[in-house]
Amino acid sequence: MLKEVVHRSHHLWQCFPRHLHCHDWSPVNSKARSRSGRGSVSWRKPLFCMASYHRDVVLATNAVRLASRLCQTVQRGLLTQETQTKSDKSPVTVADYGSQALVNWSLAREFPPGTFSMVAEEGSEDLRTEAGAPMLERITQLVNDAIASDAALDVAPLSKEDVLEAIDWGNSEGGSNGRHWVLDPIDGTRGFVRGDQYAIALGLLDNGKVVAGVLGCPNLPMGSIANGIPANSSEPVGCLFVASLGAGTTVEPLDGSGEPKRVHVSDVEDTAIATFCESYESAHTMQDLTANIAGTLGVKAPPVRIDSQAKYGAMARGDAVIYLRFPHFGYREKIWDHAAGAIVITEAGGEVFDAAGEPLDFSRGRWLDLDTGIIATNKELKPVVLSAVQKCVKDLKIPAKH
Ligand SMILES: Nc1ncnc2c1ncn2[C@@H]1O[C@H](COP(=O)(O)O)[C@@H](OP(=O)(O)O)[C@H]1O
Ligand SMILES: [Mg+2]
Ligand SMILES: [Mg+2]
Ligand SMILES: [Mg+2]
Repeated sequence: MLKEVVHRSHHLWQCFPRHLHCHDWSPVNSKARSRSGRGSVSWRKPLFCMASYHRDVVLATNAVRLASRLCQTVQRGLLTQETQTKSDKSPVTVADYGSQALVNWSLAREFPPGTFSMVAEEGSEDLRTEAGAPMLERITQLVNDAIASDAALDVAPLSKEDVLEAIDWGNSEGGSNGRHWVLDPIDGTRGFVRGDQYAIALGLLDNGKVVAGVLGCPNLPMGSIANGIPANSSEPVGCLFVASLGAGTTVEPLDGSGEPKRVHVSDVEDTAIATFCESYESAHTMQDLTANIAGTLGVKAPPVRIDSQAKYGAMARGDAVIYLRFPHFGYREKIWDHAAGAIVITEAGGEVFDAAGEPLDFSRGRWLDLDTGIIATNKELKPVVLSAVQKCVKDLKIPAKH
């Protein structure tokens, strides 16, 4: 399958502008302006190799920033016909497809055929039908607008077929060997449609282990959300979290207006003053169970409920110290919902594990094979949180594996 993806990517790869390759990019956070006055996405320049995944992180950051632009444009004026329902009843919008096309396009041009494997959430099937034609038209326009709005991207517009191809480069099965990118083009689509939180989440697996992750969170304030998302705050909004193995986690403004700063998970050890976060959508997690776990731990504050992997980002900088996720019986987690978020937490000094206390295993393909639930917290609280989780899960009589 990889061979097929690679073969299909070759055509577009050949068209990529050589001036965008690593050696002559604009510096980090530069606000390059072309003579035409167009802004740029602040393409980062890999000045020197700090860690073996530094170049990947730079490419991922640029790709996520470009996709974020498209998402922000769409969220500002989302129309009902731009949202559809997938066969699993979950929503998908023109921005989910457009973001996936842009990230795949952006990354694929930097990797020679044979070295690019992407496990991404969306596929182009529905767009290839007669009913999908208007949506494809709109996605192609959005993708080309995003590319055209960036002064550093001097390329010919993509055709509808190019966009479909780029979306489908995300059909890799992943696995335990070699390098695989993992993309959720919009995580928290329900939040996106509601006008709330969402994230563009891009991770990199190397031999089954997450080695890099970038989270673009366009609606997340740069300041703490420990007491919820502040209404009418003057706080700048839009965060970019970047993590890679051994290099820690940073946060910076998504628009490139500030420098990256190292972040660390909260060092709170007293559960009475701990804050916990969870899904906004009660369909995505058993909020009765999580309330029970929080009560058992003696947590006093109400949960911070927000959509998407923005939760992992917020936790990585200490806004909350516990994340509890317990999908209803029968739901299978997918790797793109957690890969980038997990390394953002672990590189900030935290831990992500299941109800058996085991770290998440991203090496099994598109699905996460785990014991009940996903939990994140700091190292100090892990034993007590795990014990409360196990007690409450047992009381609930959830089958051990689902
Ligand atoms: N019944 C369910 N239980 C748990 N998670 C679900 C779910 N249905 C959908 N999801 C996942 O929950 C993700 C959003 O998580 P959160 O609740 O933290 O915002 C969705 O990502 P997408 O929005 O990318 O489809 C989807 O993959
Ligand atoms: Mg989805
Ligand atoms: Mg998701
Ligand atoms: Mg998604």
